[in-house]
Amino acid sequence: MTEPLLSVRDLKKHYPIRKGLFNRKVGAARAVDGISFDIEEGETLGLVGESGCGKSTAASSVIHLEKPTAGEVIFNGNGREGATRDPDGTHPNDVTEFDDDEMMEFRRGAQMIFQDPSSSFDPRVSVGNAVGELLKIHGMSDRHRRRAIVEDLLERVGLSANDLDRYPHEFSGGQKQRIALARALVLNPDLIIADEPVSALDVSIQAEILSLINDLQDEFGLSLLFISHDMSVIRQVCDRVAVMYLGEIVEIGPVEEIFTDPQHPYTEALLSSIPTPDPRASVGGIELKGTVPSPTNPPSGCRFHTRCHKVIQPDGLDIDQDDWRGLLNFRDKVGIDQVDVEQVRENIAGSGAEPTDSEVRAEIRREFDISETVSDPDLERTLSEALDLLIEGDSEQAGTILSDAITTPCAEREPEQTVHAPGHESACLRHEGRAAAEPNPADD
Ligand SMILES: Nc1ncnc2c1ncn2[C@@H]1O[C@H](COP(=O)(O)OP(=O)(O)OP(=O)(O)O)[C@@H](O)[C@H]1O
Repeated sequence: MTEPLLSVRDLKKHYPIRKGLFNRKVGAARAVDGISFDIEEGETLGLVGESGCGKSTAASSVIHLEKPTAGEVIFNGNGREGATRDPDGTHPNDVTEFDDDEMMEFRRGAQMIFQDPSSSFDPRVSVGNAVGELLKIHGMSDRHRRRAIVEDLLERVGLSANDLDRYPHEFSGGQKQRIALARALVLNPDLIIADEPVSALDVSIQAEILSLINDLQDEFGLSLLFISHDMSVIRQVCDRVAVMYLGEIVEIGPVEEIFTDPQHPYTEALLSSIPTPDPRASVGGIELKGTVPSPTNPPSGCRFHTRCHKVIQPDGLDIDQDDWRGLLNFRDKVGIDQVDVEQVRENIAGSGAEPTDSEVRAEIRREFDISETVSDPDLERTLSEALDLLIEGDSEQAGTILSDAITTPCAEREPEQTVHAPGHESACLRHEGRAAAEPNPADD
């Protein structure tokens, strides 16, 4: 087996949070919190997740635009193939330890494309110079040779050699992204990191650029890390996909398998949000409520448990899953004093007479998607008691009895990675008992 072009191991990027007169560190935003993946030669790995889950931070840490807090980025391109770990455990191809010369060389072999093609170019620099300047920086002094290379590249990305002397404002967004591709390719890199390269473009143009990326990848034998929040875009260009949630990879595997047999509830939810669901996909209609929690204070246990539709019920409990999700949401909102009984009362009153307490109770259940009666008598009693306390104005006591009675194993333990098929892993407690992930040979 040949080694991967890129091996990322336990990569972390934490941003310090500072406060006060002395700018003391009071915490950290764990934007990327221990991610690992490989990209083989010629392969495209997608990195997908909602806004704020850490995709861009992961990209900029891999390509060393930002120094990672911890972890390894082993790049076996640029003719550095075949290197093995030193006796002290470090790896000579670990980008995070590169000196200036090695970093310069790495910047030749790994290029990045950004979301907004308009801000990628200096309006005063001609397209030819924008694409050719990297050749100059990397030592090609022959102007005619540079020009020939740039002309050839412009044609390969679907523009004309004559575009060389034009300026960025003369091009549309899609054309600018073509120029950005030409610029990324000019040093003949082994790896391209594309951060949402089509999300700023019209849908009609997106398909053209995606197909161009596919063609160029074959032509140049490139490996790609392709970042997107859009599962349907991922499907068009990626061989494998890593699903990211709140700084962690929760599922990774071959694209087709992830689409037809997703194992992590977060992946299911992302897939079900695709506007035209694939008929072969096994899920649909899961609404991802709320936003990604803050990476400054991520939820305990499985980070997705605060939004998960499959959040586990404790041993011995077997109620309707929607009721269970609703009860957890209710407990959390009461816990932060965000169930406003007066507001509920006003909302109902808006449609007629002063509501009764039982109408208020019913409305709160409805708001949290909890049935009129929860099928477990003990939980039903706790819920009724909590609703009574809320109506009496004692939200603190309501919060206490709810948090004593309603707990999920998902908040208590971090899930391990489990293997579902070769190369397909996910981290969800529901899969416990299945095979744990094998150690990766790249770690040796
Ligand atoms: N310099 C910074 N200081 C503190 N927190 C940061 C910094 N940069 C990013 N973050 C936080 O890290 C988290 C991840 O951000 P990131 O931009 O990587 O996410 P993303 O998935 O790429 O989102 P988007 O698609 O919106 O760009 C966010 O919560 C963000 O607020």
